[in-house]
Amino acid sequence: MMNYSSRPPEDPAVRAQDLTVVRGARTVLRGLDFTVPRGQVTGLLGPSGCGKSTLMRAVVGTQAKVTGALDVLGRPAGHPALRTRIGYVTQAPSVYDDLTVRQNLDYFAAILRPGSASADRRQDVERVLTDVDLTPHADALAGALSGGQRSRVSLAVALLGTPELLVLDEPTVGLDPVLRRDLWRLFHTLAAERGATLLISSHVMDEAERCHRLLLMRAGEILADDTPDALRTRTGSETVEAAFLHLVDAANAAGSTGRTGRTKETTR
Ligand SMILES: Nc1ncnc2c1ncn2[C@@H]1O[C@H](COP(=O)(O)OP(=O)(O)OP(=O)(O)O)[C@@H](O)[C@H]1O
Repeated sequence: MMNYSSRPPEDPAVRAQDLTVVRGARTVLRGLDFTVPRGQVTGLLGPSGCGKSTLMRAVVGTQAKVTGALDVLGRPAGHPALRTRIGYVTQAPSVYDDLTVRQNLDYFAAILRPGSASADRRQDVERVLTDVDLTPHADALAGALSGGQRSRVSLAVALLGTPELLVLDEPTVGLDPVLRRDLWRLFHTLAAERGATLLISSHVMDEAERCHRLLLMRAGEILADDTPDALRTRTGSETVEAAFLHLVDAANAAGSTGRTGRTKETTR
C-alpha cells in the first residue's frame, strides 16, 4: 500500500456544513459536512451518479440551488475573488480543436494574464506542457489528439495560473497505467512542492490508495471522511475498496433497521 505522510491540518481549503444541492426534482447532495485540508490530495470516490461532479461544481461555484454553508479558500464558494485561485478540469476536455496544443495554452494564458509579456506567457506554457508531458505534441492540432491527450491539455490549462486549489473531475479516465501513474506523481508534486490543494474525483478505487485523504460518497451522502489507512484499519479491510463495501453494507443494514444510513466518522 502507498502511504503519504499528512501535514497538520490548518485552516481547511474547503469547509462544507449541511451542503445540500437540488437538481430538478431530486436532492442530489444531502446535508454534507466535510473539510478538504490544504496542501494535500483529497480523493472524492464513489459510484457513478453518487454526486461527485455536483459536489465539485458547488465547490468551484458553478452549481445552482446550493444551500448550507460552503467556504472555499476563506471565501464563500463562487466569490469572484476565487476565480484566479481555483483550477477546475471537467470531465469533458475544453480545448479548441482547430488550434495546436501550444496555441490553446497561449490563448488561455493571455486570457488569464491580460497584457502579460509574450516571453512570460511562453515560459508558463512550456512549464505546463512539461507538467502534463505533452511537449512532444505541442505543435499537434488538439483535434488530432487522443482522448487522454486532450484531457491533459485541459489539465495544462488549469495549471497555467498556478492555482491554490485544483478541482479535477475524473482526470485519469481513459489513460493507460503509465500515464495514470505519472499524473498521480504530478498531483503529489503539486501538493508537496507548490503547496497546492487537490480535490480529485474517481470511481476507480485503486486510485483511493494514492490520496492523503478520502471522501467516500454514495447516493448523495458521505459515507466516510478519513485517511486510507484509518479506513482500512477501522473496517478491518485490506483495501479501500473492501472498506467502501463494508461501509455500504453497514449503511444498508442501518437503513433497513430504521437507523440513519450515515456512518460518517472521521479521525481528523
Ligand atoms: N439536471 C438534472 N436534473 C436532475 N437530476 C440530475 C441532473 N443532473 C444530474 N442529475 C442527477 O444527479 C446525480 C448526481 O450526478 P453527478 O453527475 O454529480 O454524479 P457523479 O457521481 O459525478 O457521476 P459520474 O461519476 O457518472 O460522473 C445523478 O444521480 C444524476 O442522475
